[in-house]
Amino acid sequence: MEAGGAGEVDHLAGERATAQFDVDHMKVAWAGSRHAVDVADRMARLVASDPVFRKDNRTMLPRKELFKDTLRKAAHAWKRIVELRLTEEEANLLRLYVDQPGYVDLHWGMFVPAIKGQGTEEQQKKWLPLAYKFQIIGCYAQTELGHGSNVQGLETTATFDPKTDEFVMHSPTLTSSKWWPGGLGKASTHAVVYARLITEGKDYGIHGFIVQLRSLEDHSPLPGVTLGDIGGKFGSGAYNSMDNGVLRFDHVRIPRDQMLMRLSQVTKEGKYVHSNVPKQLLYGTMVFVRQTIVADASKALSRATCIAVRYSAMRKQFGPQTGGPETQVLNYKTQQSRLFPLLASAYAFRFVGEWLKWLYTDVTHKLEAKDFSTLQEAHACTAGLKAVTTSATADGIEECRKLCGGHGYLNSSGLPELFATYVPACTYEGDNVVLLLQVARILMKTVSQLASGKQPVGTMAYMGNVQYLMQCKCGVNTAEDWLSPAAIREVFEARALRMAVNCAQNINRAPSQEEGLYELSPDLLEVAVAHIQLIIVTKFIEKVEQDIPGEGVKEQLRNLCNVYALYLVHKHLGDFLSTGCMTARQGALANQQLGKLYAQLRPNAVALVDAFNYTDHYLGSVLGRYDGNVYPALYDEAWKDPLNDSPVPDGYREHLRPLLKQQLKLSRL
Ligand SMILES: CCCCCCC/C=C/C(=O)SCCNC(=O)CCNC(=O)[C@H](O)C(C)(C)COP(=O)(O)OP(=O)(O)OC[C@H]1O[C@@H](n2cnc3c(N)ncnc32)[C@H](O)[C@@H]1OP(=O)(O)O
Ligand SMILES: Cc1cc2nc3c(=O)[nH]c(=O)nc-3n(C[C@H](O)[C@H](O)[C@H](O)COP(=O)(O)OP(=O)(O)OC[C@H]3O[C@@H](n4cnc5c(N)ncnc54)[C@H](O)[C@@H]3O)c2cc1C
Repeated sequence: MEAGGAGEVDHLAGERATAQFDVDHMKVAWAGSRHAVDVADRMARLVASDPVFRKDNRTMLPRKELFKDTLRKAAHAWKRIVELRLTEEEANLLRLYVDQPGYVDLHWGMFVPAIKGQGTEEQQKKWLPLAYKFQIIGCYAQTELGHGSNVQGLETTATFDPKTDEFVMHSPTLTSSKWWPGGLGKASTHAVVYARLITEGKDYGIHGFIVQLRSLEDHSPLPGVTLGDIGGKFGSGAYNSMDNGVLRFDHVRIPRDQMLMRLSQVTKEGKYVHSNVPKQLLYGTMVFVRQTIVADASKALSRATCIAVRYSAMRKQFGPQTGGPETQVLNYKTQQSRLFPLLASAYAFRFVGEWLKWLYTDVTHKLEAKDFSTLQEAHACTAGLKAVTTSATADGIEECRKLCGGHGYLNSSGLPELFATYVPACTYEGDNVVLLLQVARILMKTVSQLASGKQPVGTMAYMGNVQYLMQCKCGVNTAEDWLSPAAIREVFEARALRMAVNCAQNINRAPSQEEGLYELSPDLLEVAVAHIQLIIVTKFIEKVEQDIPGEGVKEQLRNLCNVYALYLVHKHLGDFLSTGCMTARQGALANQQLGKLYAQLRPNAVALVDAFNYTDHYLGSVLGRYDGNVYPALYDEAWKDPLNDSPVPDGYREHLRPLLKQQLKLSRL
């Protein structure tokens, strides 16, 4: 699992010896607490030592076998959770380290939260114990073949029949088929289905309903229910372990009390009653999941960077012209300038994810007290952070693959599967462009309210400082000046605000607001990204300002925070220059400082990825092995491929031999 056992050689020991900080304390800073490190460590080892959770052969399994393997792992994980009486925290971690997408993700991640968030107390009392004990398996059936992003455009109907006190669930068109829900295809017995509620002849729009889909006796689809898997997906292994499904209803009846009635109700007589709460609470499950997706982004990017850093430290290419040993590729400045910003981003996303979790909990408490004032903030932050962190992570994993050269393209590097599993995060739970446009619309609304003196709050509070931020000049004179958190924060605030104000002015020049929003949507995306990057940078700075124990830990985090911020300055220099937030010279100084930061990061790189505390099992990469002993592992791994089962391949007799014999005849002519 990790080096250190008798007889093991740590090929990266030299790298670990150069670290200028206490790795053990960095593990605590990364995980959030000593307790979090310990419990994660225990669960990771539990999974790694259990042969049922083996995953090294996963990319070679045909889909049916892969799916069966997923069912087996999920059942075994549940058995272990019950046998060992694991707490909720331990159980969640155990599932994380099993690391195979499957129905349980949607059962715990969306079905249960949907009932908790949108079900009445009575409904929760009825359904949650069944779900908690896996007496039913649930999924989240919202998206349809014809509509995903546009939730209000869904077509499935739930028509109330007062004669029988039932809803009739129906899929009126092909495009109304539910399409994509994870766990729906083969595993789920139940779903929370989103459908148009029709009562007394009126369409009241989208509402959630608990619908049983399969028999609890033999798992066959119930009468009137058509179910199946939607087919193979991108990459080998990867998300193919998930049974994303299709569902059609042919006038399926469910009792009235299976409508999720916390936000609105239908009476026995068929009267529609809406509680005095914002209708957007219907989207609450998505807000919850988007928040968890931000936390997952740091996990995925840290895995990829761990693999790329360790491999880059052991991989050597070329050497000094004077001769001598070849150079570790991690010493190439180009490798550092591509890899270290990703490492810094993994840390940045970890801390912003931690903050977002706090925000979500805070908003939830307020909502329970009927205070809806922070709903917009929760929507903007979860949607925007989900979009920015998942896009950066997906791109980052692919960059890590390239950073590992040819070997990164092998399945045994773990990177192709990690990418293929991760990349749909840019689409599910809200397409990233659609979500960024939501953020931008809120920013435009905020700008338009500035003139009336309304003070923005929360993460938009900086916009209230409009007089100053619209005209302030960056005070950086030397490269070192860029190490000032105040200087960094100010340029990010000025950039975000100026881009938002410019865009709002351009929209106002359009014939109508709607036309302006439509024509300027590419600019709006950039406005939203600038605002969200400001949040990430700010939360990283705030983290570094906290009391952080452990020798050198705070210094390393400060370094990573500066790398993250100055890398963004470098990448988006056009924004900063065109809005007059800094001069070209200041931009060049930022890049100069970035180079110095990379040099400071270099001796700490391997230790910084060790601090993620990942087992070799979880990493699933021969390139990212803790001991750095890559070549024998790569060599051994190749022989495990089924193609190497026999020296002469299947198909030789039919397709190779005749060809070769024919060539022989031709050459004799
Ligand atoms: C742990 C689990 C593992 C992960 C596995 C992943 C499995 C994947 C699951 C899924 O993908 S489930 C399906 C997810 N689907 C989506 O995310 C759909 C995305 N679309 C939407 O969210 C909405 O349709 C929309 C794009 C936000 C548009 O909504 P709508 O048409 O209703 O309204 P607008 O006119 O744009 O907005 C009206 C009003 O509402 C505010 N608002 C919108 N969303 C929210 C929200 N979530 N919370 C709070 N408020 C919201 C919006 O800002 C507008 O406000 P005002 O301007 O009126 O003030
Ligand atoms: C792996 C995976 C798992 C999923 N799991 C579930 C699940 O469990 N349950 C569930 O209900 N759904 C699930 N989904 C569906 C998912 O939520 C949707 O695919 C997602 O919300 C995107 O919607 P769409 O497919 O309709 O994309 P579309 O909206 O059709 O997007 C197509 C293109 O149009 C663009 N576009 C769309 N609208 C606009 C606009 N207003 N302005 C500018 N550009 C726009 C998008 O940016 C994109 O480029 C899953 C999807 C995937 C890939």
